[in-house]
Amino acid sequence: MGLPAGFTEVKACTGCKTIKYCSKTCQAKAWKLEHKYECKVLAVPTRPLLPHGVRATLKLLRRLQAGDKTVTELLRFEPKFDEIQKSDPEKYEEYSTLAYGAWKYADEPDAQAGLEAARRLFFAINRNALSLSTPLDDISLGIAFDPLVCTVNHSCDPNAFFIFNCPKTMLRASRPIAKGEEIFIKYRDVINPFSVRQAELKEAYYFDCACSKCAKGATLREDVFVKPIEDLSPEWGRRADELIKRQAARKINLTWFRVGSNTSQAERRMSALQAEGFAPWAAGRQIVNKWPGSLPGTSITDLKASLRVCMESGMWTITRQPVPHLLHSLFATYMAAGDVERTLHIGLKKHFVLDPVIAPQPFWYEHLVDTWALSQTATTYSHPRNQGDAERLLRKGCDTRILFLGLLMEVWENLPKSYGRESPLGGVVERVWRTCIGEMDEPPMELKKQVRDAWPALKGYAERIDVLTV
Ligand SMILES: C[S@@+](CC[C@H](N)C(=O)[O-])C[C@H]1O[C@@H](n2cnc3c(N)ncnc32)[C@H](O)[C@@H]1O
Repeated sequence: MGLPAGFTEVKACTGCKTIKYCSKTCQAKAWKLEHKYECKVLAVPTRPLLPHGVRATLKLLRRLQAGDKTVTELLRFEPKFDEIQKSDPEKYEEYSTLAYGAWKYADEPDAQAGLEAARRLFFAINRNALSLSTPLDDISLGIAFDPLVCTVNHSCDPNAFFIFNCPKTMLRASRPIAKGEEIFIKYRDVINPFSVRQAELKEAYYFDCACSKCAKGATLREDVFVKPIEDLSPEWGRRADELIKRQAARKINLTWFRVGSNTSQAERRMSALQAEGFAPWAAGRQIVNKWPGSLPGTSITDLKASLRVCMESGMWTITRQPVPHLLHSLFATYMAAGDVERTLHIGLKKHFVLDPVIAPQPFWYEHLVDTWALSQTATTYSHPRNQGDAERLLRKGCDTRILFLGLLMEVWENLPKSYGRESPLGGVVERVWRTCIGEMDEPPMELKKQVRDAWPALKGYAERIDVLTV
């Protein structure tokens, strides 16, 4: 059976059985240039996978040695040795050792691709490269160290976004950008509270974010609770006090999730609740040193337990982190488990209630992928086997047929401003569009009207979903 339109079959190298290529030509080119050096390292089955930065440095050193001018361009990125040594001496030592390892694995090239270049590249990669991950479940695919994209600075209120259209990287505007205006993308989640945004950027990129949003400190929607923190109910106050004791016993570093200055009793209680809410997120990102001892998990039980802390304490709105993160994880986890009805309900809540507030542009890449995933969930109900379930949902006000068609239209219309119709995702969407809608690129007027008329009822249905009982 072939792959869906837009996808390319890849074959693993028979030596290391790890690195995959789209064609014999690419494989032969890579072998000569760089793969013969890493292949023997990767082929040792007992050796853990090389960190992305080591592999990238090894490959770039070999290209540099072969006189590749684009690598010389990458050497202009500042390695900031002093800054890293000062702020994190342990990391500085670790990076120096790994850079040395990459140089050794690259067969100790000399002169311009020597050890100094290995150090410069390794440090610059770790300070500047962007993470590539799958959009829905955030599985790490690797890193991109692209001279154009990696020159773009971060803002927590970005005007552009970065897209990985395997194997191409590209930038897309998320709003009109005036001539001469600086382009900003986001390196990390920008709807986290101020302290989390600052800590995450500092840890990954070594800077204190000074963007226009961070200049306003912890005063925006991202940091506001439903009511003043002093009004936390006595019951949740008691639970927070227990958490404070438990977190102290486990020596958990709460700096990232601190509310205010963490000095008053109300602030300390909210910091403890916030840390508990963020626990699955922290575990997913392996912020291990923030959670020494037993790491919290990312199972459905853990996600729901954290969601309960936020929602039942009555302090979190659905749009304040970590709730959006927990709902996104539940959506992806239910989908991976094949639990269609729960995926549909969490997805509906996200699409109609959450996303319009946190990602107002329907073409924003994360929003678009989730919309597509929800449309695929909705279309499951068109299968004759699921007719009974579809009718039951319809009686409750959820028309899965029109939901699927409306979401498909939304993805189709927004693709050009995002991944593009010619992208791998575009190819998959186009196949479904042609099957369901036909050869025209515009949705028929009649269908548009049907969707417009049905949407308020679907929104109402989504508003009534209680995410804790899904
Ligand atoms: C991917 S690079 C961006 C390109 C960088 N400005 C340069 O020309 O080398 C990431 C680095 O840029 C700086 N940077 C990016 N966004 C920033 C921001 N919002 N505030 C402060 N520094 C930022 C930090 O030094 C960070 O480590």
